[in-house]
Amino acid sequence: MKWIPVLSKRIIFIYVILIFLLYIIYVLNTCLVDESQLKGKYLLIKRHISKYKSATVRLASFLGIDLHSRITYPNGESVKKLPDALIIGVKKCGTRALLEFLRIHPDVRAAGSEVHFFDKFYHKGFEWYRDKMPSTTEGQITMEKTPSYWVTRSAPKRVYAMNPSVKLLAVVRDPVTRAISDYTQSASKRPSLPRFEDLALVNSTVGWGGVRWSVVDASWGPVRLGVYARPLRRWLRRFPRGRLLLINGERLVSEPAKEMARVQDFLGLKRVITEKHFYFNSTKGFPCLLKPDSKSTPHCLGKTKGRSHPHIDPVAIERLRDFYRPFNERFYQLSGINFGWP
Ligand SMILES: Nc1ncnc2c1ncn2[C@@H]1O[C@H](COP(=O)(O)OS(=O)(=O)O)[C@@H](OP(=O)(O)O)[C@H]1O
Repeated sequence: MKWIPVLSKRIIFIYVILIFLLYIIYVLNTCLVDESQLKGKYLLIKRHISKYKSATVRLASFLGIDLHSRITYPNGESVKKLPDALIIGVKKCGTRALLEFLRIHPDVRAAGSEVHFFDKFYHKGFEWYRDKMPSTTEGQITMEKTPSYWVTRSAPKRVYAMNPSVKLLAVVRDPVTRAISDYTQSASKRPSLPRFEDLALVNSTVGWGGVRWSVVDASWGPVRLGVYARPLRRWLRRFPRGRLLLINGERLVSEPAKEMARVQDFLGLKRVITEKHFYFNSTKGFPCLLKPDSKSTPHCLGKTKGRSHPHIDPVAIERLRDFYRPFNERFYQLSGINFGWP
């Protein structure tokens, strides 16, 4: 809708919304004529109001009007605004690395910790959420990362209600490595946790000789989360494909500068984060950050990122690979990207 001038868009928007509002008032009015039926009409009224809300959001999105994050900056001051971009997932795929890399950019300001607004604290309202954001000056974008949004069923609808033009980012990696990483995190908190193999695979006895076959336990969280196709379909029901950037978690480790160039382009940022911001720390086995123009020392992500993983039985790995293969294929089709996971 770029061909419609901004002012006309706003006039169309206000005009249509007013007509719809008058229609709702008319419906409410007819309901109120007969008071004896008022109780029965309550649901109808509720339905109309919710239709009005969603029509407002859809129309704004169609016209490219941002309802929530339109902010005026008084005399160059900084203000808090709702996020322009969200890192929505996926857990244990490199979401912290992505956020920390992005924070080098002078035009990015991000909430430090995970806010969990769209999954846990939605009832607190958008003002509560806005208050959790850092202040930005004009031209800076506000970001937040909470990986559980990826799998929260209501999140796409809620994010859309906040801002239909929001930019979404999700990091994905080989689901088998992701599952092991997820398990390693849980085992670091609960050393008594059974072996990965015993949780990821269930043994079923088959045939005369009582041969034991291991079947993947698809209901176990760390396994289930690697089926990326399902949540992707849910997000794509609300948002156009171009509004979601899928970041290759493996490449974020092997070629961080290249992957960050894609991210900056997607966010409409100048390519400030480049090769010179990274060095490979061989002790950690991951890229760490350098701030070339400042005196700050190079730094890696904390100890909870880049843990060493336990040795996993290759048979279990093979079973998991077989299990994920069709889901990965579906994910490649839906996303239009072949990640080439083994
Ligand atoms: N630069 C850099 N440094 C350290 N770690 C890195 C980096 N890039 C990606 N990774 C991988 O990120 C994995 C953790 O993913 P997340 O940050 O998404 O985890 S979380 O969901 O927020 O808990 C983490 O998983 P583990 O290796 O299991 O710790 C890393 O493999």
